[in-house]
Amino acid sequence: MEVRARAPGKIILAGEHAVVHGSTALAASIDLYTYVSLGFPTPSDNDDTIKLHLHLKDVDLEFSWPVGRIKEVLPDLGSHTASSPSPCSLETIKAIAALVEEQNIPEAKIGLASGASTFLWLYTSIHGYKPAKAVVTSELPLGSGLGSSAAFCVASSAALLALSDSVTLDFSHQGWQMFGESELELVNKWAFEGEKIIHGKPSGIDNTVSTYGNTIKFRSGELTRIKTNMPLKMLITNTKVGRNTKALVASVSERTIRHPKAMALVFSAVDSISSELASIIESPVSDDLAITEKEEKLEELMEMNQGLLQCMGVSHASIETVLRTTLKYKLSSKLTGAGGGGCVLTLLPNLLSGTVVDKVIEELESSGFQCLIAGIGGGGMEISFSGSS
Ligand SMILES: Nc1ncnc2c1ncn2[C@@H]1O[C@H](COP(=O)(O)OP(=O)(O)OP(=O)(O)O)[C@@H](O)[C@H]1O
Ligand SMILES: C[C@@](O)(CCO)CC(=O)[O-]
Ligand SMILES: [Mg+2]
Repeated sequence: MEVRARAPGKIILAGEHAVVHGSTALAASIDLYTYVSLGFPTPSDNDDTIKLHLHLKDVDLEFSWPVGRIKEVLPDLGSHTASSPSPCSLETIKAIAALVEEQNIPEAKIGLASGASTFLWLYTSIHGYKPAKAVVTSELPLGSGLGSSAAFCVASSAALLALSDSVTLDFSHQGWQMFGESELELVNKWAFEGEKIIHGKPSGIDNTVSTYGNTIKFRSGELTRIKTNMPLKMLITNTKVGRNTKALVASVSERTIRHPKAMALVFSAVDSISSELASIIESPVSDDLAITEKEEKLEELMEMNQGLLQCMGVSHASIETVLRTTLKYKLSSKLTGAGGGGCVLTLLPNLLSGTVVDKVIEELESSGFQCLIAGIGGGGMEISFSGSS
């Protein structure tokens, strides 16, 4: 039997980085997914059936570990702890990194080593030393602020758990199906442990919004689902400047150690901005005028959040170029995700003409950026068994 899992990426409307330090943040899923297919080969004398294969299709990378080698390097995993996620120890991370290094990843793709390590750890923790084949594809740009690492961890955890004894599922169901509440919680916990390997110190917001979908408010590990009561359209601009969330999160923590009082005030201001933004989105609207008033408040809060992200040191010249360009069209923007490059969000007001949207996209793309408009606040992770789509 083969299972396919998909998990969405996300945008952060307010509160990135500050959320790592206990502030409120607001995030929504987007309709771009990472897919993980997983199957167990039928036993035969073929050498390939005693290996764990991982194929990262879009980036054209294949890994293949003999299960005996995994057992040799990781003798303490493999005790099938599927129902009780626990952190990966530092020694295990080092041992797994060595197994990944043995596969000789080309220098240009070395950033993917942490993704491969995370998969290997999740796999061995949940299924032990069983041979399998996993294929990963993604519609998300990797390392760009749209939560590719979380979507990868959530889709991997979901596919692995779907074929474990820890969840009860309807194998005859055709097409995509959702997990129940307790299974979602288990996926989210495993994905969070996976994110720790990639991010160092994640807040958990990215894996949570990828697991549950919708728009969520998140603070200190607690999620509150938000009911959006206004149309929200965002332009997403990818600066295509590569960056890495782990390093950016660490740089904000270092600044916080250097300037604890000032940074505490910055985080507290972000907390208020996220809470205000959530209550604006949630409050009912009666007409276009009310929507316009709400949009103006959202724009102002996004600009204030961007200012505070600059204070944290996570903006970038490419982000500033996007901000200046959108401002020419009287549109407000902020970075989304970890910053340092990556993606920028621009609010597209409800009454904004299509011509203006086309013009701003044309100008941004002529500067070498890539624009997209994604559906936001849709469903979370889902799975589908082979034979169904
Ligand atoms: N489809 C994938 N296959 C393998 N590894 C992946 C995949 N998607 C993400 N990763 C891993 O996640 C890393 C990127 O994660 P990172 O947290 O830096 O960016 P992001 O999640 O896209 O942005 P943000 O955290 O700001 O939302 C990649 O370098 C890789 O190790
Ligand atoms: C930068 C950050 O706040 C969001 C990354 O999408 C990190 C985190 O919350 O884990
Ligand atoms: Mg990430």
